[in-house]
Amino acid sequence: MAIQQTNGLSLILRLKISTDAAFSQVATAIGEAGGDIIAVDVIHVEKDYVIRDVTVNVHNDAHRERVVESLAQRPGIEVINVSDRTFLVHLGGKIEVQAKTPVKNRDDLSRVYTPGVARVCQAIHEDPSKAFQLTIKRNTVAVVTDGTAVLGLGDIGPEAALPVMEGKAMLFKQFAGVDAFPICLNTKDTDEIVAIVKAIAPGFGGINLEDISSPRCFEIEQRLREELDIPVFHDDQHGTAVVILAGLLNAVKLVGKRLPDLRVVVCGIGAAGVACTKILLSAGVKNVIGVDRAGIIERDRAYENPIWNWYARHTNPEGRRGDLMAAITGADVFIGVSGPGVLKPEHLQAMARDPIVFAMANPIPEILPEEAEPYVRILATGRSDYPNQINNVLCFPGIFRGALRVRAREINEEMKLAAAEAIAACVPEHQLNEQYIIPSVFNEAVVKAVSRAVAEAAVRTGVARREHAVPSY
Ligand SMILES: NC(=O)C1=CN([C@@H]2O[C@H](COP(=O)(O)OP(=O)(O)OC[C@H]3O[C@@H](n4cnc5c(N)ncnc54)[C@H](O)[C@@H]3O)[C@@H](O)[C@H]2O)C=CC1
Ligand SMILES: CC(=O)C(=O)O
Ligand SMILES: [Mg+2]
Repeated sequence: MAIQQTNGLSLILRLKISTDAAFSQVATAIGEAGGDIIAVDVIHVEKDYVIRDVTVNVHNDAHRERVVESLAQRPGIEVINVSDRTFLVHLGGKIEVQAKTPVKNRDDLSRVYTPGVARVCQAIHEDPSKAFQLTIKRNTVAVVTDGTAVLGLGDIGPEAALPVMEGKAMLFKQFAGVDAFPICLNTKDTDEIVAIVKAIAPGFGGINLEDISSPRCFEIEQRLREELDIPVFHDDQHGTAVVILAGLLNAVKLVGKRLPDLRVVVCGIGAAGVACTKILLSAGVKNVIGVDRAGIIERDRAYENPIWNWYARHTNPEGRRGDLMAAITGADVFIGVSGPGVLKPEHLQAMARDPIVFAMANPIPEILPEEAEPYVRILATGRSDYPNQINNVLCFPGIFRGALRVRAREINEEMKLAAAEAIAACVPEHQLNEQYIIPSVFNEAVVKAVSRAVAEAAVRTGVARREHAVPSY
């Protein structure tokens, strides 16, 4: 399925407009084609023409062509260039490294660099834990991918994964002040990935694994967790699971149901689906049914994928078999972490009263909100252009902020549950409604609440190396 821009495209049209043609003709041409003018800038003026940049919102690629065509047909208007603002924001990448102190003279130079730096190196050599005090390690996270499960786009390779990893690094910094580095590996080999991450770990306070396909992601994370003494967190598993649980904790309040009574269908039993199932079971949900491409994960059946064997032992207590329809009939909740368009209105009509649907595949959800709305009580997607955005960005900045603050050795189950409860609590009960079950990504209270809850949970469970550092806000 092509990537649809359901929220439209924002274009900058560079136009050469003859002085014989009034700007009103530009506005009319764009308006007649259904484009929405957002801004107009004058770039250059000559005696017989003016160059203007006109920012226009359109629905999709075909609509863009209609707007450009409409302009090109007008005498005196020439379309010089059409740029997509999403591509413009990516030009040259989205992040950079900045120095904290200026180096203005030889004296500065001799402190930040040789010879002064050598004494600092020696101090760390004598006591490696000093790296947390004297280097960026206390605040750095490596965002590591092999490009094999990038959003829902699949195995598109390490270079193509870089814009997503840069985006994660940007969000780490903006929301939590964490310095994150995108690291895209040109290997899919599990042993090699483990060895590389171990080798680069000295420079980091945490490792955020991202968009590594299942089932390799489970082994990679498990081995790194065992072998490193800094948090290793596969965001697509645990970040997603935490935010789903947060959304569900609030959604059930609205429909008057309890977690232990729910029947939950999880579609897409990969990284996110497995972790989401695990966190729901730890939070008290008893009846989860997994569905993947070949249908329901059957109770106690043997699968080639080792994690599906675990899944088959811990889910589907009623022993259902068959396709998505067989799983979803009578279900209270559908959680989609699979791919675009999996869910049809007839599936929703077969659910129990007040269906809760989290259609979280990116960039195109399992069902588009316009199609689902008539049949559901509560709907959430992973996207920023609809209400109820359930996206792991609500979790990863705060969870790492909290873990780094207390120099946690790992991010454990208690820390994840604490994060989910903290996110859910950011929506006060009196504001809770069908369109607002999860706080906005831009709600500044979220990172503070999550980092505090996570730091406290780290101290409580004995994985913190700095107990006094729990934030007081
Ligand atoms: N909203 C959010 O915060 C997040 C959303 N996601 C989305 O969830 C999806 C899965 O991500 P990962 O678990 O990391 O990928 P993954 O590759 O580990 O797992 C995907 C699973 O979905 C299954 N699947 C694919 N198409 C299916 C279909 N038509 N019917 C049933 N099963 C199907 C695959 O067989 C696989 O088992 C992606 O679209 C991703 O963008 C993932 C993480 C966070
Ligand atoms: C949001 C995210 O991490 C994903 O779709 O993979
Ligand atoms: Mg991801």
